[in-house]
Formats: sequence, structure tokens, C-alpha cells
Amino acid sequence: MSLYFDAVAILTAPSSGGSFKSRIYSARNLRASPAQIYALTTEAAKWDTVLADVIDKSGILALERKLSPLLALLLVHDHLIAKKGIAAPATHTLRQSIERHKARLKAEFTKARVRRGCATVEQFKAAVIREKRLADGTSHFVYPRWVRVNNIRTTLEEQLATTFKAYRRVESLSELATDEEPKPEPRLFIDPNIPDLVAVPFGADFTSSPAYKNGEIILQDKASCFPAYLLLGDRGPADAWEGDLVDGCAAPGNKTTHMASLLAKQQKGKSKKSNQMIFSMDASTVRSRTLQKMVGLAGADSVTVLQGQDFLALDHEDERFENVTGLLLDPSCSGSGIIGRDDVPQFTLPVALSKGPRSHGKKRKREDDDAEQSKATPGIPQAEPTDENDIADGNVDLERLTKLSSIQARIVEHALGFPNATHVTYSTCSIHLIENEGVVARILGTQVAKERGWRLLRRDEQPDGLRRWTKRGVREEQPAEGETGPSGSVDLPDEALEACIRSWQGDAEGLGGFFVAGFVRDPALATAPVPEIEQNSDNKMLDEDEEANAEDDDEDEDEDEEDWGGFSD
Ligand SMILES: C[S@@+](CC[C@H](N)C(=O)[O-])C[C@H]1O[C@@H](n2cnc3c(N)ncnc32)[C@H](O)[C@@H]1O
Repeated sequence: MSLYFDAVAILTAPSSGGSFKSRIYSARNLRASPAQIYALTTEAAKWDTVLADVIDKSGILALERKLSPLLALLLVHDHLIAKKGIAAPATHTLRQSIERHKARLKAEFTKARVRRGCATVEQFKAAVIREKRLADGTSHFVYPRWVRVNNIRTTLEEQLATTFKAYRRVESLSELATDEEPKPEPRLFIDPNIPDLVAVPFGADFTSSPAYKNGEIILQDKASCFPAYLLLGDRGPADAWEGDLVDGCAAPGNKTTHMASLLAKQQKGKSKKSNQMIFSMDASTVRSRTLQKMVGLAGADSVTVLQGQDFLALDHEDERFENVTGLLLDPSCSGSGIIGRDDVPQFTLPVALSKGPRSHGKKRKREDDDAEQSKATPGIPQAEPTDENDIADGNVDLERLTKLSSIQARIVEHALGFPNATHVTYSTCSIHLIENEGVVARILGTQVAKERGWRLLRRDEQPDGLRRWTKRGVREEQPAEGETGPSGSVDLPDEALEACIRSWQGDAEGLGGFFVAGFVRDPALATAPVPEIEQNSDNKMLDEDEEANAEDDDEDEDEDEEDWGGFSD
């Protein structure tokens, strides 16, 4: 019986951040197995509307006063649908409270199936899922599972031949959508914009695959791959990135490990190991632990994690950072672009008679008294794509957005001050103008941007996959008709808006709302004299390399010169 009480407790616990699955797996005091709880809650959620109807029509909540609506729904799910029935001894009072009504429950369930013209339970399930997707207006969306191949440990070709061997390649995202149940045919779409990124149907679970456990593949949403790719681009061994990198707001580590993967790809085929560093930090010590874990799993030896480090407290003059040429900033934001921010399954519940009629079409809030007889406490989440944002509550007001945008602008402004920085990216998973184009406009107006000649990385300068991406910056934000929300506009020229990259929820791209812009330093635009050390930063790094590699053999020296590519005959 603990399974059902634990499931109710998990479903009714206040959100503690992290994905639903990670919350179950890290919860303390569970008596049932996390895998069983996850399976029960996600499966029952697929049937909620039917089960609520069956329970209502059979009237059992009026007769069995010990059952709360959510507990009844979970028990009736297993009674009617699970192969082994309710996971409790036949004499258990709660099991009996359902089985006493088995004739009525079975009759209502059969009526519901026949009403939909389905001959089998499998057909019935597919019909219910279709019905639900139509009802909540998501029938035309395809939200796939995005999987990034980690070049430190493997290659796309290797993964296609192993992890994805049984997957049939499709030519469009929409071909990943499915109503087939329970096991849709495995299909795979190779993303045309981000190298080494694939999409598979959302239900695909890799958590027990060797490639996932060994860090060969990383579950990372497509838009979240934009920043590292925008920063490091399509370079190869001949024009590999020069200098060190900083990820200033890095936990749980998706973008840090992506940068490390891109660097590794650029280095492939070189005989000499690169000594480039990625300094990766997060102000939160708790989240820094996840970052450290993820970096280790990805085999990203080039990364040095600075746990609990506030990026704003980094000293520009600190000699550790004197070779830093690129910085990636993905600070805390409102998270308004995240889909399934709270991916806890939502249930349409049967009516508890004393609590008034059920409002159709709307999910009823789970009730406090459902959290009975379990002391499960959600713990620290592990990294999942939805864990990137650290703000647990997606509710934001204008005051909060204004504060967030000020901190975001301060963080980017601080990045522009690193003496040898030449490239910076700024990103959010917010859809609001004030956190996106608004921050870009503020940054371009700062003294440091003007003095050092920072400008936006134009669309025609962006890596190929992002140049072809058509969703671009916007000038205005207005709440949709009948809704409230932030509104405003920015004073940026068309070319600047073209330089900004956006994605939106609910279109055919299968992404959430995201924003990224790249800044580059153009000495010709600098209004203040640039100190000599900065103008000659490439030469300086070459000198240092030469010094450091003085003992290398001739072959290495030749390669160095070829890779650097700064001089020609
Ligand atoms: C959106 S999350 C970053 C997600 C991460 N880039 C990824 O791809 O996995 C924002 C992170 O910034 C961190 N943060 C916010 N302000 C910071 C600061 N001043 N210095 C360092 N980290 C900061 C938060 O603790 C949070 O973990």
C-alpha cells in the first residue's frame, strides 16, 4: 500500500525545483521503489479523465469515505489496467474498498471503451491520449526528447551505430509525433541546425542506457545548445578556438559540457593535447555540486569548476583569467519560456461528494488531504533538461522582471570587462522582451561596451546552423488579447534584431521559449585607447604557447602554427 500513499505524497508535495522524475528519485523516506512510483503516476495521468468518469459514475467515493479522490484514482487505475492489479495484499482494507465495487467499475470502464469504438484496451488508450491532446490544444505540437552527442566520449556516427541502432531516421520533426501505444517504433531526427544533436519521440527513456550512464549522450534541449554553438561555432582543427573560456552561471552544466564537447571536436585529429581551460562556476553551492558531477560524467577534463563562485565577484585582473577570450552567460531568469516547467502529472480528479461538483475542462488542484500517510520528502534533483533554470516558481510580476533584467545586464556588463575577451554570449529561457532584447539594448549603451568596441555578432557572422535559424529578435511585447503581462518596446535597429536569436513555445520547432545574443569586440569601434596588452592578445598568447611548448618536438611546433592561423606568408 505504501506505493499509493508515496505516490500521493509526491504528487501533492510543493515543488522543490527539478524535474518530476528527479524529485522522486531523490526523495527521502520513500517506502516504495521510485521506479514503481514514477510508472504508476505517469501511467495513471494518461487515463485520468476516463478514470475520474468511471469513479464518478460508479459512485464509490460516496460509499468509501476513506478514499480521497487522488488515492481512488491511482487504486482504480491499477485495479482496472495494471497487469497485476492493486499492489497490496487481498485483505488490505483499501484494496477491498475498490474490489468491493469491481463489477460496477468494470462495467463503467467497458462502457467508456465501447463509446469510443475501441475493441482493445490499447486502442482505448491511444484514443484517450488523442482526445486529451485535442482538448488541451496540443495536438499539433511535437515536443521531442533532444539528445546531444558528447564529442569528448564518442561521435554521432558511433551513437547512430550503437545507442540509436534500432531507430529509423525520419526527415521531419513532425514524424516523431505518435499516438501509438504502448511502444511506438523508435524514430530519430538529426537536427539541421545544431551539430551532433538528435531528436527522438518524447517517451524515449535513456536513463538506463550505457551511453547515458557513461556521459556519451546528454539530454539537452535544442535551444539550450544555441549559446555554446554561437560562441564556438563550426571551427575545426585548422581554426580552433584560441584562449580560455568562462561559463559564469553554469549549473547544472549543460552549456559548460557543450562547450567542452565543441572544443574536443575542434581538437580531434591533433596530436598534441590542448591546454585550454573552461572556468565554470555557479553562485549556488548546492547547484555547483550537480555541475561538478555533470562535468565529471561528461569527461570534460578541460573544465575547472569554481563551486559557489559569484561571477560578479571575479576580478578582471586575476591572472587565472588573463587568457580568457570567450564567456558564456546564462543567468537566472523568469523561466517564462520553459515548457512543462512543472512536469508533475496533473490529474482531472473524480468528485469527492462533500466537496461540490467537478469543474470540467480544468484540472482540479490536488488537495491537501490527499497527502496522507507518507512522509516522503523530495530531495536534491539530478540534472535534467528542465533543471536548467533555478527559479522554482514561474510566477513573475513586473517588479521581479525589472530586478532580474538589472542583474542580467550587470552580469553581461561584467563579462565585457575581461581584458582579453573577444566573444560573449548572453542567453535566457525567458520570452520577455525586458530580459532579452531589453538587456541587449542596455548592454550596447554601457560605457564598457563603447570604450572597448563591443557590438552584436551579426546574423551573417553566426555559425551556419544558427544563420539559417529564422526566429529572430523582436521589437515589441504585448500581452495576448484578454491576458495580462509585461508590455514594452526596445529601440534597436533591424540589424540588431536580426542578430538576436529567439525560439518560441508551441510552434512546429519543438522548443520552449529561448533567447540568445552574441557580442564581439571590434577594436575599430573602441572609443577609448585599448591597452597594448589587449590589442596584441593573440600575439601574447602565441608567445606564451611558444614558451610553454619550448620542449615540444618539431612536429608539434608545425601543428601549432597551422592551428593558430594568425599569420600568413
Ligand atoms: C539558468 S541557470 C544556468 C543553466 C546552465 N547554464 C546550464 O546550461 O545548465 C542560472 C544559474 O545561474 C546561477 N547564478 C545566478 N547568478 C549568478 C552569479 N552572480 N554568479 C554565478 N552564478 C549565478 C544560478 O545559481 C543558476 O544555477
